[in-house]
Amino acid sequence: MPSSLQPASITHVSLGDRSYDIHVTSGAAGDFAERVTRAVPDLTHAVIVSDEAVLSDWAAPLAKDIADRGIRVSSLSIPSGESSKSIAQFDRLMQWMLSENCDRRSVLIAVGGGVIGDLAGFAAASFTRGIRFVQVPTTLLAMVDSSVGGKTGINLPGAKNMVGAFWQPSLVLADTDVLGTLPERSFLSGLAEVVKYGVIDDAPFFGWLEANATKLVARDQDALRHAISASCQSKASVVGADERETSGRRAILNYGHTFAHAIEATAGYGTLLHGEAVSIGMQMAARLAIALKLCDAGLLDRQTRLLEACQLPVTLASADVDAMLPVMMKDKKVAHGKLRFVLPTKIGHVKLVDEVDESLVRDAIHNCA
Ligand SMILES: NC(=O)c1ccc[n+]([C@@H]2O[C@H](COP(=O)([O-])OP(=O)(O)OC[C@H]3O[C@@H](n4cnc5c(N)ncnc54)[C@H](O)[C@@H]3O)[C@@H](O)[C@H]2O)c1
Ligand SMILES: O=C(O)C(=O)C[C@@H](O)[C@H](O)[C@H](O)COP(=O)(O)O
Ligand SMILES: [Zn+2]
Repeated sequence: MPSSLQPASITHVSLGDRSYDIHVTSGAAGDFAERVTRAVPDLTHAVIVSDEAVLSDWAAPLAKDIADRGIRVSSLSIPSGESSKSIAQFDRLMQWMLSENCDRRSVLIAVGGGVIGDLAGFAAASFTRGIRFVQVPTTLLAMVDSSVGGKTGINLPGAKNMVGAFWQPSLVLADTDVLGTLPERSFLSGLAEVVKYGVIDDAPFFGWLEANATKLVARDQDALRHAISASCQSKASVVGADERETSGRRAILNYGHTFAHAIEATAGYGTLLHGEAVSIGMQMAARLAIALKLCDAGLLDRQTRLLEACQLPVTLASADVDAMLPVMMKDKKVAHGKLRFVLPTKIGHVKLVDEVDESLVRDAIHNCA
């Protein structure tokens, strides 16, 4: 049942002519077509690319609402799961868009989690060298992170997100009702990226999360809207300051990810969900920070308690350090052949650190096993 209609909170991502709004609502999914046509007034061809798991509940109703406005709609659903962030699915999507006679004025609408947003966003960035796109995130992770900021792309077997583009959406529509159909494990996985914002950027939000983790796990709508809005505000401000991760500011969003991406690639994509790997990766990063005397053990204690309250994993059952290290060297933050880590100094603050002894990295991984 949809919850009662709430006023939308709108966060603006300020990027000059690539600026856009993020709408965070409850009970407004029936209004998405109207919001899309307001943001993209010259819409004549909507290209809806959805996760097959959200086709009937969320993508098909949106397609109908758009078609009812006399707009041509093409729809394609993609198999669920991380393995769809692949060259094979990208190829299939490009060929299909060509067969649907998409052109430069077509607007792609990605309806799904981070997998669909990243894959379809990269298709939007690539087809005819770039068409407009709208993100309709259907997972918590996508609402708080992947739909915002314009990182799009696909995986190579040995490295996450290795092929892609920075390509900003024209609009992001996140409605908490859509999370009603999301399986528990995927929902909890999204909380890892929410905790990330507290550690890297927003100490008061971290405190709020400590006090409200139980409500979030129970999917309390008010708590969810607050967590999604606060996360999007953090991300919007970081991305507005460093859109393409050139100054180093945007790299803070990669907290825990040097470890997480290596965990995902070595365990096999999809074995651990991205948020689960990020949860463990943040634990490894915090342990590394303690070893480097950048922060005290109290930070790790608070982070561990919060992640556990969010029912996220904080240890890795079988850590293959020898397999992980070469994958970590493919991290996109590697500069001049050297790893760079995002490490916490206190709750709400992180810094970029290079020149880290390999033995300390190994210890940080082992100590989370
Ligand atoms: N671009 C970015 O900035 C960014 C940020 C964070 C993560 N990511 C990427 O996002 C991906 C993870 O995204 P995710 O956690 O959303 O996973 P996902 O897209 O795989 O979705 C998780 C699962 O939930 C299902 N699903 C999605 N929405 C549903 C709904 N409303 N109801 C029922 N089922 C639903 C999907 O079919 C899938 O099985 C990773 O590839 C990660 O690298 C990208
Ligand atoms: O938006 C960003 O910047 C991030 O780093 C957000 C991350 O949560 C996300 O997983 C991102 O896809 C990682 O990017 P990558 O550049 O390390 O592949
Ligand atoms: Zn992430």
